[in-house]
Amino acid sequence: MRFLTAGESHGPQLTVIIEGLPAGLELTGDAITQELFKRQGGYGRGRRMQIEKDTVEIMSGVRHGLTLGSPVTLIVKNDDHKHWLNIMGVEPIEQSAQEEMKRVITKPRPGHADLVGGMKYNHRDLRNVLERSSARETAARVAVGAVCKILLQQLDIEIFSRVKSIGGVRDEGTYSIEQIKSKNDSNDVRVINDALAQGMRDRIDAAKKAGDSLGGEVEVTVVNAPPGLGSYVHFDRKLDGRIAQSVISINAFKGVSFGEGFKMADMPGSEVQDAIMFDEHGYSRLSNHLGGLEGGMTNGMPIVVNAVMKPIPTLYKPLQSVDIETKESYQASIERSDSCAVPAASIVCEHAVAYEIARAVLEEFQSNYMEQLTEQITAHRERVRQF
Ligand SMILES: Cc1cc2nc3c(=O)[nH]c(=O)nc-3n(C[C@H](O)[C@H](O)[C@H](O)COP(=O)(O)O)c2cc1C
Ligand SMILES: C=C(O[C@@H]1CC(C(=O)O)=C[C@@H](OP(=O)(O)O)[C@H]1O)C(=O)O
Repeated sequence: MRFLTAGESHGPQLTVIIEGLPAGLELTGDAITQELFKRQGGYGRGRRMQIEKDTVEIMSGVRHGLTLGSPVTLIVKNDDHKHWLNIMGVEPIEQSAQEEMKRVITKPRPGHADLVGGMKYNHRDLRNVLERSSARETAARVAVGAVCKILLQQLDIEIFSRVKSIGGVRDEGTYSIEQIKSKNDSNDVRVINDALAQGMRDRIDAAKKAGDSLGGEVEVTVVNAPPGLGSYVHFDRKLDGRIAQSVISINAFKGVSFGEGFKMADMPGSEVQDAIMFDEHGYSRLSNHLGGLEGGMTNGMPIVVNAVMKPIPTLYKPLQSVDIETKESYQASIERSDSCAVPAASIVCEHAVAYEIARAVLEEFQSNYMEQLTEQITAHRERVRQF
């Protein structure tokens, strides 16, 4: 399975083509849209998210609600496009917007792709960079991940996420899958501990008031993935490596770890490796410090991925930068931005992981149609149970 996304942040739409899905998977635009709604929200998001109502339309690859085995095309329209018609090279419908948006952007924001993207593609109007470097693209990636989650659900594999920290307010608790599940439809701060939730909202409010922005840490958990997804035999087949690439490629993500993560550096081996046991259900582990991956392969325990998002680069309190035309220093002023997108980004992270798990499943159990896939995975689960 592979996919491509296309679309500018203020262009008419985002487009996704997913190739390699088996035939016979039940798929509706509404089911995908539900996941997009979760990404759109979250405490700390800016005005743009009040304009959009991300809705998925299926344009190919599905008939009578079932995948055909042919490429699936999804689109998400940008409602904000109508305010940006002029700037996107189409006639404006709102004069005020036209005047405002005619401006060529020559002032790069520190921490965004603006300056280096301009240098690289020789764009002197930095809007040509930011239209595509914007995290608007993550809506397309969530649409792909939503399809993957629907496929994985058919195989009894489930994926959840939660926020672990925002701006230094940390939720250090250990939670059951049921507790994490219970917060999964929330699009507020997506933290399990309600007292900490208020602390995080207060922290976001304070940062916003100060013209600043915040990052944080998220956790994704995958339950019931069969052992043996991924492979130890070659670097680009290692599933931990693939998940890390996918997660780090999300806008503003700067770190990824598995299980106990960076804490492992300070722990003795006896407290890190997960002891093996066997009973009537097959093999399992007495602990899950490694987060479900050994040798680049799933080991049957929950996969636990931790990821760190840096603070949003666009600041109301401006940082020093240089105008690329005048070469003079300036203190940037901005029109709008998110001040914290960690809750939204936790949903993106969950869907990036869902894609990598679904891709690994389809590589391991190559199938043209769903029954073939479920038969193969059932037989595999039984074989490894008795191994
Ligand atoms: C869901 C989400 C929303 C974001 N919203 C903004 C935003 O409103 N303003 C902004 O400057 N950056 C925002 N970002 C982050 C930038 O897109 C990102 O920092 C930029 O593309 C540069 O990439 P890098 O930080 O990975 O180097 C957002 C990221 C995510 C995941
Ligand atoms: C549009 C989305 O996020 C955007 C990501 C983003 C950025 O610079 O990454 C900047 C903001 O866009 P705008 O400049 O239009 O206000 C966010 O709203 C979205 O998540 O769907």
